[in-house]
Amino acid sequence: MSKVASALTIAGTDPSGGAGIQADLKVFQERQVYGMSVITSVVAQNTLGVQDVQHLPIDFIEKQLDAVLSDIPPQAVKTGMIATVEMMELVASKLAKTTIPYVIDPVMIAKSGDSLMDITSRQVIRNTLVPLATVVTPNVPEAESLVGFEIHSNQEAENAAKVIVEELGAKAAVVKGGHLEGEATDVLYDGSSFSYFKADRYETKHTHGTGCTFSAAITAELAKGKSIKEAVTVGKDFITDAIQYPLALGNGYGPTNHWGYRLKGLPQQQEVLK
Ligand SMILES: Nc1ncnc2c1ncn2[C@@H]1O[C@H](COP(=O)(O)OP(=O)(O)OP(=O)(O)O)[C@@H](O)[C@H]1O
Ligand SMILES: Cc1ncc(COP(=O)(O)O)c(N)n1
Repeated sequence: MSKVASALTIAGTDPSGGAGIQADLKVFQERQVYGMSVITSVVAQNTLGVQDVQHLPIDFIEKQLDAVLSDIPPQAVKTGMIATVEMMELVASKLAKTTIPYVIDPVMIAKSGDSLMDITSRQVIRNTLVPLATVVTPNVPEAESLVGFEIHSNQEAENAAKVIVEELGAKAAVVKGGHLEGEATDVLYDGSSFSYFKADRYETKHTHGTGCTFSAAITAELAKGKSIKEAVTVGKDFITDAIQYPLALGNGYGPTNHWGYRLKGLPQQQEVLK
C-alpha cells in the first residue's frame, strides 16, 4: 500500500482561481499530494487586479491552524499571503514548534501592482518567518525588499540568495528571474552551493499566480521527501509547462495552466469557452 503525503498552504484567496489558496490546492492535487489550507485573508480579485481585501480575525486563523495541525500534521507547509505582523507572529509561533519542511513565497505585491502585504510586515517577515524556512522563493522585487539592495543580474540574484540564507537564516533561497530580462533563470543557494534553473522566456501576459504555482509544486515535492534541489527541479518544470500552455482566461493577466505538464507535445493554444 503506498502512502500519501499531505501538504498545507497558509495563504490568501483568489476567487478567480489562478493564485493564492486556490492555485496551491490545484497544484498539490496535480502533484498527487493531499492538499489542506488555512485562509489568512479573503481577497476579492481576478485577472484584472485586486478589488478588496478582508483579513480574517487572528484568533480565527489560529483556530484553523490548530484544527489542521492537531489532526493531520502535514509533511510540508507553505505560506503565501501573510499580510500583517500579527499573522506572521502567529504562524511563526506555530511552525517553530514543528520540524515540518516549510516553503515561504513572500507575497508582497500582486502582478496587477496591488499591495498584498503592508509596509511594516515587509520588514518583519525577515526576522519572524524567514529564519524558519526550508526554502524562500522571492521574485526580484521581494528579494530586493528582503536584502535591501537592487537586483539586475544573475550575479546579484546569487548575492541576494546568499544573504537570505547566511544573514536572515533560511536553509535555502531561490531568487526567481521572472522579472529580469532574457531567459527565465532562477538561482538556488542551499548554504553550500548555487544551482541555476533555466527555461526559455515565453512571451505571454498570462502569468497570474506563477509564484504561487512554483512554490506549491516545490512544497508538494518536499512533502514527498524529495531534497530541496530535486523539489526545485520539479517546481521549475511544472511552472514552465504551466506558463507555456496558457489558458487565456479572463480579461487581464490570465492564470497559468496547472495541467500544462500533461499537454507536452500538443499545440500551445487551447480553446477556452467564453
Ligand atoms: N514569461 C516567462 N516564461 C517562462 N518562465 C517564466 C516567465 N515568467 C516567469 N517565469 C518563471 O515563473 C516562476 C515564477 O517567477 P516570477 O518571477 O514570475 O514569480 P512571481 O512574480 O512571484 O509570480 P507571481 O507574483 O505572479 O505569483 C519562475 O520560475 C520564473 O523563472
Ligand atoms: C491571495 C494571493 N496570493 C498571491 C498572489 C500573487 O499572485 P500574482 O502576483 O500572480 O497576482 C495573489 N494575487 N493573491
